[in-house]
Amino acid sequence: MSAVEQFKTMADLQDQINSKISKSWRQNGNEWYRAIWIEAAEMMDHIHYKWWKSGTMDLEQVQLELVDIFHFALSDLLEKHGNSEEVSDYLMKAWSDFKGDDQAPLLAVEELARRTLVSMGFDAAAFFQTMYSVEMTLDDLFKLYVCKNVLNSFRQDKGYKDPNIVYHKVFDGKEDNEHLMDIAKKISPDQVDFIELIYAGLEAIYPKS
Ligand SMILES: O=c1ccn([C@H]2C[C@H](O)[C@@H](COP(=O)(O)OP(=O)(O)OP(=O)(O)O)O2)c(=O)[nH]1
Repeated sequence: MSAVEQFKTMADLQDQINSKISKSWRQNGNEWYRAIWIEAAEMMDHIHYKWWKSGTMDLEQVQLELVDIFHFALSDLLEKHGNSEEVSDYLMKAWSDFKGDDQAPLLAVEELARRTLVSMGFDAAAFFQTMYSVEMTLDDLFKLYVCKNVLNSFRQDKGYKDPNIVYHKVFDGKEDNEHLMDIAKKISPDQVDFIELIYAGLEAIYPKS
């Protein structure tokens, strides 16, 4: 799949998950930029900035936080540009113009958070630089994005938003995000039924009651 097709597919999937969360998502006044900078702050912990305690960068978790950020970024862009064609054209231009620098991950994330707060919106160049700093390719982003989008959809189907239903975030000793990564390692986005396979993988292991 070409880069522009990957951006278009992700923008379409974003519209779908947002509509599942709320049919009127474009009218709800969601502050996407706020979710972006807060996820960026969560990323800092996974990069490991605390010099006063031991630890190392958890690359898998760092990349997953970037995938969460991209969900909010696509939502912001869909609201601003209207539809997935416009969003994918916009992202494709930013991707073509992008030249990565050897910037440390912590500084790249801080710059992403700073630009997000200053503009109160998504900054594609700072996002792509952060991907580059944490060694994430567009193919990596695409695969992980689709996986997380399916988990977000699965969560909604299992009552994540419903106060009367208990959603099991942790089961068999692991968070749903970690189970997702295990499933992701066994399948490829080249498989035609990629989305169905992720969903079926989650369904097979999720507690029945
Ligand atoms: O309108 C929305 C709201 C959320 N999301 C997605 C983005 C992200 O992939 C996920 C929320 O992040 P996360 O997985 O961290 O979930 P959480 O509910 O914030 O969990 P936690 O409290 O454990 O961080 O939901 C959307 O796509 N559209």
